Amino acid sequence: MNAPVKPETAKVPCTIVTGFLGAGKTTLIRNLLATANGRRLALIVNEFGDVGVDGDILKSCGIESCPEDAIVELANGCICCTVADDFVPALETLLARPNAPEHIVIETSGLALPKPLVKAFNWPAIRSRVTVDGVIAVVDGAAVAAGRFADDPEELKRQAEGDASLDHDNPLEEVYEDQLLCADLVVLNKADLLSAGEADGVEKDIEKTVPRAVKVVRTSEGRIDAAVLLGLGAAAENDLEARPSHHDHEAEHDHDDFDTFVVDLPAIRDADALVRKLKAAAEEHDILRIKGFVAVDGKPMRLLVQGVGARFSQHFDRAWAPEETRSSRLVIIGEKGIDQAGIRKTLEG
Ligand SMILES: Nc1nc2c(ncn2[C@@H]2O[C@H](COP(=O)(O)OP(=O)(O)OP(=O)(O)O)[C@@H](O)[C@H]2O)c(=O)[nH]1
Repeated sequence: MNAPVKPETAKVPCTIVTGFLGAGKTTLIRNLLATANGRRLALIVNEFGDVGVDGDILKSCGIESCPEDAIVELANGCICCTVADDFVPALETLLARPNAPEHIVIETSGLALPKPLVKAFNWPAIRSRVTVDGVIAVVDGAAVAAGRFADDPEELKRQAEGDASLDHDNPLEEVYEDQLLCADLVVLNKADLLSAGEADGVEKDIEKTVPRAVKVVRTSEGRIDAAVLLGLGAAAENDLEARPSHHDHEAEHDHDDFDTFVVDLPAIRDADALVRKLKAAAEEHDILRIKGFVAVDGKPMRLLVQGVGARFSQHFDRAWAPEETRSSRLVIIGEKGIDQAGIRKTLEG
């Protein structure tokens, strides 16, 4: 008689949350934490620049089943390019925690390509211990409806006329499409900013981009229950061929199409005046994303300021800790060549 087969130790499921800059990934994850029903979660949060805003927002959630020390921030580069140095060690650290997580959620930077990250799950060091439960792509419905990711018709026309020097793709569109093409579930977010007809149009756009059948769920403020988001059972690392990418034929890719920089400001007197200035700068310089914490004179709380394109929101998220320096720090992301000096001048003036 054969000896009974020892059951393989169950792999820890990991959910990758992708989506372009400002689509609503952090908002969705906050909701997910709130509806996880005590399931022990851990988070890996990656940001493109070297200033972590999202990790800080999530740490301030104070959810018991996802304590602060189960949140790892990878803020020194894009997760898809720093797999060996950052991602695999971060995953190993989380798996080694005394109270090992039951599920790991990974928020990628808005500029990250998810496919290299899914591929990383085949690395020998982690392959037997973790699996990609699913890739969730969060879509900024308002940005898609406004044609943010559409090809520039003028440029397409010039390409068609055979000017080889213009033979490149629209970088925004490439990143957006790569994220959709890798998804097991698409969350069409910011439905509050769309009419029903516009939302239908965005959904058609998504279906056109993704050749295989992928479920699209509409929502606002990322309000989707953890029970829907977790447990997709996709094992995406075994299914890479079904997830085409614009970068499939490149040995390496880079993020040279985008610039990220930080603007430091002193404490401000008037938050509304600052937001007016930010809005003006975002419109004038076609800024893709602004986010950061701001110190306001006389206020014990820090102000979280967020801008996606020219749409801004702000709220006081928590009190400044006694050991923190009360200062204002904003991360700004735009396409390559964005006028950093001009933006600084507008904001500092
Ligand atoms: N109107 C509206 N705003 C939203 C919605 N979801 C998120 N936002 C806002 O959009 C901004 C960006 O949301 P985040 O959750 O930080 O987006 P993100 O994808 O994590 O951003 P990055 O990590 O910088 O790429 C914030 O100001 C949110 O409050 C929504 O459904 N409707």
